[in-house]
Amino acid sequence: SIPLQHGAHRSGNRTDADMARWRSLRFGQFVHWGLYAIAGGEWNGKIYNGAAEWIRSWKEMPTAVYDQLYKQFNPVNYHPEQWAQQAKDMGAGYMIITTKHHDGFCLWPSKYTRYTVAASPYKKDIIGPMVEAYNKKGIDVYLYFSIIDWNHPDWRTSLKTPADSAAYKRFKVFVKNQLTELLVKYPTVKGFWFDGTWDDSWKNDGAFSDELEQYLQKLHPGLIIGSRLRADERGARHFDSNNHLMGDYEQGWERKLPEQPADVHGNDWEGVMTIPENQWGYHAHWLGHIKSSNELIEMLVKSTSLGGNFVLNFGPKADGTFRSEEVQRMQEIGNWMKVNGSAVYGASEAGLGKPDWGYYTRRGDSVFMVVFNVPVSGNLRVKLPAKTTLAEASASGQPVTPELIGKNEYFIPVGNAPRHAPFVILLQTSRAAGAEGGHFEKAK
Ligand SMILES: COc1ccc([C@@H]2N[C@@H](C)[C@@H](O)[C@H]2O)cc1
Repeated sequence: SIPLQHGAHRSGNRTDADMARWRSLRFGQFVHWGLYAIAGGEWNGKIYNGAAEWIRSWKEMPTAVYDQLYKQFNPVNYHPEQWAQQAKDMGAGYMIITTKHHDGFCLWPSKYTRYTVAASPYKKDIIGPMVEAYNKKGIDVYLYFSIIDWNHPDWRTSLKTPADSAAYKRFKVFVKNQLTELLVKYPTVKGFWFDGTWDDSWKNDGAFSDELEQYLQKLHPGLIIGSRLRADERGARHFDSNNHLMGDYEQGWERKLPEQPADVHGNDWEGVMTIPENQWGYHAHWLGHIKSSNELIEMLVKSTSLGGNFVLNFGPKADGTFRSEEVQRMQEIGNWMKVNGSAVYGASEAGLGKPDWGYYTRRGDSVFMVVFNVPVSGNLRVKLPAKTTLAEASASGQPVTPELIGKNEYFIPVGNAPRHAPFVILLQTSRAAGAEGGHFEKAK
């Protein structure tokens, strides 16, 4: 392997309590909120077809105009306790909030730049009350932070001249100051969700990203930081030049999910997903496919079945309210999670492969069959490993009678399970008499 100073410093997953909690929560809420919500994906009667939070880069949007939008930021209908309650009702265990997106506008009154909420008509800190409201509901908070900062005069995408290097040196101090400020002001946050780390300026400075991560960990022990922050000294990102994951979980699954265990190599990972095809910030005109609650529930269960977390994104309007399509999905998903959350919370991959009828998840000896595709036979085929015995099966607490159709192979009748939504069958298993060690190795 290649000797690296700034590659992965750990192989395998973190085993500490903070990471175990992150892993057990399984389901998060992402919130993208900022000046881009004022534009809402349109300007001068034209609709921007890109992602709403990127409208500043649209040729039809004069950057000078965008950079004045802060003078209109005044979310009179922003009620963080209502935001937190609806996230709780959805069943989210953690939330990720954009403290600063690529445009550089800070939702907290940073003392390192004037381009913050303090300069807006709203004046007040947005982040503090949000962290407090979500924590009060028992929801952990993570802070999204964009390294790219289109507003800051010292940001550079690449370093071409000594002046660039001098500016970027100042910029790195600014970044470290803002991150320190966020941890000091909001000490209950559990981690950072970094973005905007693909430009050469950052990619070619693996040493800084490594030192920054270690500095933040020392400042706030237990902090959870994904793989998108760092580059190694050869410019490799997410996985270092020896193909070892950097950071605490693989953070590359954005608007896409792994298909099979081999795609995630046993690493902790998190997928982040939009309800429309590709909008993170508020866009007044959602174009293309809008995912239904059942589609989103399937993505959540699929993620759990592959040992990862699933984070669903919401883009509040400029006034602080959520659009009806988002409120509806929070309620529908929450109703399902209230009944079936046990198949997700604290659960992970079952090691039983991928059945046609849906997904297996598992927590200890409890195996959850989450059914999305009911077979015309009305029988769900289950194959358990040789060393595993099936103690009992139940659906919504009612016993279900499996039919033994072969060695450790069963048909589980679907019976009169509902057809309009996914449902869960619980298999209580135990290790077969005389079997030693784990009894969930891959079913043959
Ligand atoms: C160059 O492609 C992208 C795509 C998405 C992003 C940002 N990551 C998502 C989590 C959103 O914040 C989006 O703006 C940045 C660059």
